[in-house]
Amino acid sequence: MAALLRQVRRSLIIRNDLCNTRTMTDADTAFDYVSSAKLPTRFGEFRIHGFVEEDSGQEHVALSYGNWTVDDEVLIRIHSECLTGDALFSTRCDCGFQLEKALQNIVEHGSGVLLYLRQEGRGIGLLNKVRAYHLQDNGMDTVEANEHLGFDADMRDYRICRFMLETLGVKRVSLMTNNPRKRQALTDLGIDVVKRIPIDHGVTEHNKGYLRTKTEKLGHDFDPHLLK
Ligand SMILES: Nc1nc2c(ncn2[C@@H]2O[C@H](COP(=O)(O)OP(=O)(O)OP(=O)(O)O)[C@@H](O)[C@H]2O)c(=O)[nH]1
Repeated sequence: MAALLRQVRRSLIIRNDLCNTRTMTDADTAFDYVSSAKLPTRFGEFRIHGFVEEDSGQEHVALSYGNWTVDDEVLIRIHSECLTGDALFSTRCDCGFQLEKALQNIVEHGSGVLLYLRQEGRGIGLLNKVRAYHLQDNGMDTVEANEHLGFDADMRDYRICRFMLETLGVKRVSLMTNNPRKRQALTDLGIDVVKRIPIDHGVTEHNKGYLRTKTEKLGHDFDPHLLK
């Protein structure tokens, strides 16, 4: 029933906007580009682009700012959804701070793209993240909590990034991240990551432990002086 509803919802979306659709199929997943629109923000006026994974119905968005040609190196951020940090002002993590900083950087630079991937909680989902937070309140770190719940430390899948970037005419990127796995994932997808730009922004007393664990167990590049 849920699958049928997803199918109906998707066909309605596509029918509303036929002229803008574009599809790509990789080995086991098909992606669609649905539509785009203006998105004025506190930082400047972006365009928002909607994408969907056909099988799961999972929706993602990209924000683009300014212009480039296909050979240009484009400033990008790939940001995984964090409802608590991005929308609810949580200081348990650095996500909301990084999101703001990335949008500011793009506007200051004059052009760029933010891919906002709906992979809440490093792919475990919102309520499992709340379960993981509960375990962390009782002494586990972010990796131990995921594993205690039966998940890998990081369950994210970046395959849709290639389709999103191709759709937006981006082949060469400078990537704002502290996470070497993101850089590797993009390289494995055939995207030319010309350079990495650190985004170690938003350290608070509440998230230092979380960031230390990411550095020690997940391999993040973070200036150790900021975490003292
Ligand atoms: N499972 C879990 N997920 C968390 C926790 N805190 C934050 N997250 C999620 O971690 C993800 C962070 O995403 P990003 O900021 O894009 O990625 P990152 O791996 O930190 O890499 P960079 O920020 O690019 O350096 C989001 O999906 C958050 O919801 C936590 O304690 N447990």
